[in-house]
Amino acid sequence: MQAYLDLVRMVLDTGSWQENRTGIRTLSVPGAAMRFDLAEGFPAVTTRKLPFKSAIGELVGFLRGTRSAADFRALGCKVWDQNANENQAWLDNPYRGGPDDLGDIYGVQWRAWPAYKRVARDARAQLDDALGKGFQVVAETADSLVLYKAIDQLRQCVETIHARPGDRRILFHAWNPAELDQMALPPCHLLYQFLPNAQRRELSLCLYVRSNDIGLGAPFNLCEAAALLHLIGRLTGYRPRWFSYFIGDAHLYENQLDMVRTQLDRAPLPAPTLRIADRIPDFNETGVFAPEWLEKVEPADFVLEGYQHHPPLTAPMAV
Ligand SMILES: Nc1nc(=O)c2c([nH]1)NC[C@@H]1CN(c3ccc(C(=O)N[C@@H](CCC(=O)O)C(=O)O)cc3)CN21
Ligand SMILES: O=c1ccn([C@H]2C[C@H](O)[C@@H](COP(=O)(O)O)O2)c(=O)[nH]1
Repeated sequence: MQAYLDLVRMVLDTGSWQENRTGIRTLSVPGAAMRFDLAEGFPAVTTRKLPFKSAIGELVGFLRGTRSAADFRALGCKVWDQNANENQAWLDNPYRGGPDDLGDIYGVQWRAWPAYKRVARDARAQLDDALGKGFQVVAETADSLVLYKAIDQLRQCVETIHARPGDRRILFHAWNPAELDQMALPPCHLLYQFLPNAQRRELSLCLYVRSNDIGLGAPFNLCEAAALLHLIGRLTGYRPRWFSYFIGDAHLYENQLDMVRTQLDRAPLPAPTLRIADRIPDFNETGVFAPEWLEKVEPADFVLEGYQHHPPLTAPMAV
């Protein structure tokens, strides 16, 4: 994880102080990137202990379309509690559905992006096409019909990797402008593009993160995206390979500087490896294409092997 330490160093050396909605200042850099070869190991931070179980619990929650901090807690992840229950702007938001509700965050968009079509009553071919794709009529006006369908973007990605690996449109997006006002937090990691290499049976990922808390958020985001790439590789019969990570606003909160400076004083340790439980079918070995594992997978199906790390360190999360 030298790349992570290089990023921390770059933000410390070149960042500028900026104010933001949390009241805790950040040292910020506009635009940064990291690239990992997953054949060389798993991108777990080693200069402190990565809360791996918590991060994987969050990923499994996203895969199930979770919208409640209570459901994340049940999966072993507490990092959503404050965003659900302590942020005044969200507490005052009329779309908040009560304690622990987070609204239509990440997983809701990944697995059930709400899609609407308005079709003229006399556009028979359009109506037939939409109905054939699973849209249902939910409202009618004098001259048109309104149809609705929840799009499972992630499932579509997995199916396309399997069926048409040459496709250059295999991506899912969490930035749904129509629903940003219905979320405890607008998505930070928001665009995931999968790049299969059918000849080499390798699968790569490009991820864009619009705003990244380099102290606390980035280690989670790296771990979860890499684990997702491993899982999708398993289900489709591809080896995870290049993981490119692009950041818009890369920042360190003022109250994290001691933590990251301590990390810079520590030498990074060799990367661990990720093992996914045998019960998740490897398409290469079984020939069974079973995308339903996207929602059936459990946190215990992910194990970090050979993980060497320096002693734990942490810092408060800016709410
Ligand atoms: N300010 C802020 N930073 C974030 O990274 C962040 C948010 N807010 N809000 C929503 C999600 C939740 N994520 C988070 C939130 C907190 C931790 C965190 O506190 N991590 C600690 C301990 C976590 C644990 O033990 O479960 C750490 O030491 O990494 C990590 C990721 C990423 N997100
Ligand atoms: O997965 C995540 C989620 C959140 N963050 C960080 C990035 C920012 O520090 C805050 C979000 O605040 P905004 O004002 O909406 O940018 O949370 C992250 O790094 N990773």
